[in-house]
Amino acid sequence: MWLAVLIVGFITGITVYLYHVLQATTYWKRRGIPSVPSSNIFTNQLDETTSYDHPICFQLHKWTKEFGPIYGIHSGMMPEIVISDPELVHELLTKKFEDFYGRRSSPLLKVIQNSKRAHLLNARGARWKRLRALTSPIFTMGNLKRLIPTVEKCSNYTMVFFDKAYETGKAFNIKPFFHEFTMDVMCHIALGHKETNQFNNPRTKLVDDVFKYLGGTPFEKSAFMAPALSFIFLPMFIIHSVLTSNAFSILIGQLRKAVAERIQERASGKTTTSDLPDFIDFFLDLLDDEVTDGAFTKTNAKVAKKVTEEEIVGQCFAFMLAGYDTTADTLTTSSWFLAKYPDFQDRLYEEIEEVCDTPEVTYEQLEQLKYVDVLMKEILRLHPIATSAIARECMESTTLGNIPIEKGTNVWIDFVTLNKNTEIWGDDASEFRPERFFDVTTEMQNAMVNFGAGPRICIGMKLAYIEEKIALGKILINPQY
Ligand code: HEM
Repeated sequence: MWLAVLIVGFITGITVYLYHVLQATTYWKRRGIPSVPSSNIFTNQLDETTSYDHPICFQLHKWTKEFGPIYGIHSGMMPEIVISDPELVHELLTKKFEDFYGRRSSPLLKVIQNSKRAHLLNARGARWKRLRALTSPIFTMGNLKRLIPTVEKCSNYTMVFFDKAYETGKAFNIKPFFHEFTMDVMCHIALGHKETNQFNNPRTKLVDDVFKYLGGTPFEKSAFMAPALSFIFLPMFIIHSVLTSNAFSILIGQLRKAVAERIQERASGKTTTSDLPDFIDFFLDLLDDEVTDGAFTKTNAKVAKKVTEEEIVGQCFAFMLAGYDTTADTLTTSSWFLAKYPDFQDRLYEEIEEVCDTPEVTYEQLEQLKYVDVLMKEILRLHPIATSAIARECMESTTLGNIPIEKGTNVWIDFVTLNKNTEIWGDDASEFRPERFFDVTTEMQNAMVNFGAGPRICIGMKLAYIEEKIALGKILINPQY
């Protein structure tokens, strides 16, 4: 009897699952929207959207060329739509923020983002609004000014390693140097490290490993393939994380320890007033045991200026991930372009020589470095990064242009197509010409979303510019090279 019930239950379960898989896979077809065909109805385009080795931005561009400016894909059973039209992008990120305020995430992490450890990258609604409101003051002009000597100190150390590599007379890969630099900066300003330990900083590899781990675990992939079963995959994911002591749980453990130690130090009065406050200090001033968020009210909602210990850990985690590889990557690509375009490099050099005429660089001087500014914009235009950070989830059924978008649908922006649109950027859209940013049209302004746009725009953008200007400035004015 029980065996019969089990068999019937099993067959029913499989039939229901297969029905849903077929429904999901034909989702776009049934809506008359072109979609990328798939050879596997269970995974569909999941391998492409979760690949660590092949950035999704190039794949989206390839698909756009084949399927047109608006098309659907399926990450497992999740329907996702891809857009590259500037008007739609503006609608998505800014005009209809209230319908698209959630960052796209795996069905598994969606469960975590409602947990105590939600952070700025994955939080949504009222919690995101509170965390954002608490974090924004860290990046005010006054605070950024205070960070400049630290960034300069870290970049001076990087120069020592550059010198050593240069003296060997052999070609070397510049990327690890920038990785060490940006990680050093984050460790100083977020976690309060006093000493620099570039090329001996275990966090650099650890955070790299977190990137490789997240998104690609079998549990996350399974959750994409059967979102309704995420509640089963989540405990498996957590147990696996703890048992295998992978990079993710190690990093969280380290950050938790750092925050707890700081709380103790403060309680015992060990911190001195001469210590430069870091991000942990900043959040600890707002520490509370419990914080309850109300509903996500749209505008003018007051937020509680409070944060829990676990949220501080989450915030540090978000900064480690978001503030490291992004800036290092941009610095690496900038260096490659400077080597390829010596005339532009000369202009940059002249500007730096003229403006930075004091032993220590100031915020005001950095503001005047317009050529580094346009260089960074052009690099991100030609080589966009953080494509998945900008993708959104539809939180309330709505439209984009005249296309109905149902609640739960993810929306990707195809950066490469948007950034090479000749109607916006001109006939030379595929060429390196940073000077185009000296004369920005409204269309260009609306299409420049490499740091995101609207209320969720990258919170570390100004810091990234500071790091880039200081690091490139140091390299260029070094008479050795
Ligand atoms: C070249 C460097 C960088 C690039 C290209 C970049 C790009 C981005 C993008 C595209 C987003 C998503 C924006 C959106 O959803 O509209 C984002 C968000 C974010 N970035 Fe950056 N980023 C960079 C550097 C940094 C740095 C240095 C930090 C930290 C110090 C940082 C912290 C964050 C955080 C916390 C978010 C989430 C903001 C939120 O959801 O409210 N980023 N970034």
